[in-house]
Amino acid sequence: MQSSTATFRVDVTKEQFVFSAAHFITFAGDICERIHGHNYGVRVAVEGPLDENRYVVDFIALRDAVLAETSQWDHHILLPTKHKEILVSSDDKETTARFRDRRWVFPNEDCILLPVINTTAEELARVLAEQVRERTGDAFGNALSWIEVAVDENHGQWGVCRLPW
Ligand SMILES: Nc1nc2c(c(=O)[nH]1)N=C([C@H](O)[C@H](O)COP(=O)(O)OP(=O)(O)OP(=O)(O)O)CN2
Repeated sequence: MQSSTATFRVDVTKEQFVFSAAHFITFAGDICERIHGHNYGVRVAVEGPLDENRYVVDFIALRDAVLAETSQWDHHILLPTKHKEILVSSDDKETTARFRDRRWVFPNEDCILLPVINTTAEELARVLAEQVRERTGDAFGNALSWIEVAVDENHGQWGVCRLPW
């Protein structure tokens, strides 16, 4: 019998969740960072009732869903597609990002284009949360309350996004 006051959550964070990626953001209106990289860390949590196994969800299934997403970003440049001034365009070989009079050109296969305004840790957390929710939706069903993903840019600087399940 499940207590009506108890809530349950699983948290998963693994060494393998680290992915290395390059990015640059704008801040304070018109400052655009130089391209640089981070060894990003990821943590994921989901809350919901216990199932017949007394699991919220299987750790392993959640872990593998996160890894399937983060491994696609490893060793890539993360570019925003919704920024007003970082303009990203691709031809059949190359992707070009422009900010005012600056221009960066990358092979297409090195780029991950993300539907974000700025590639901050918060925005990366949101995209990962959406992707993991989508990837696990069939397996986990619809009884969960929320999913939360946290992305660490630099040893303890976390951006966190919680989405309703
Ligand atoms: N809330 C947020 N604040 C900041 C973010 C963010 O995503 N969310 N991002 C940045 C920049 O990307 C910045 O590059 C952070 O990188 P970091 O290496 O931590 O910055 P430092 O120059 O201080 O790091 P060093 O230790 O000197 O390498 C800023 N804020």
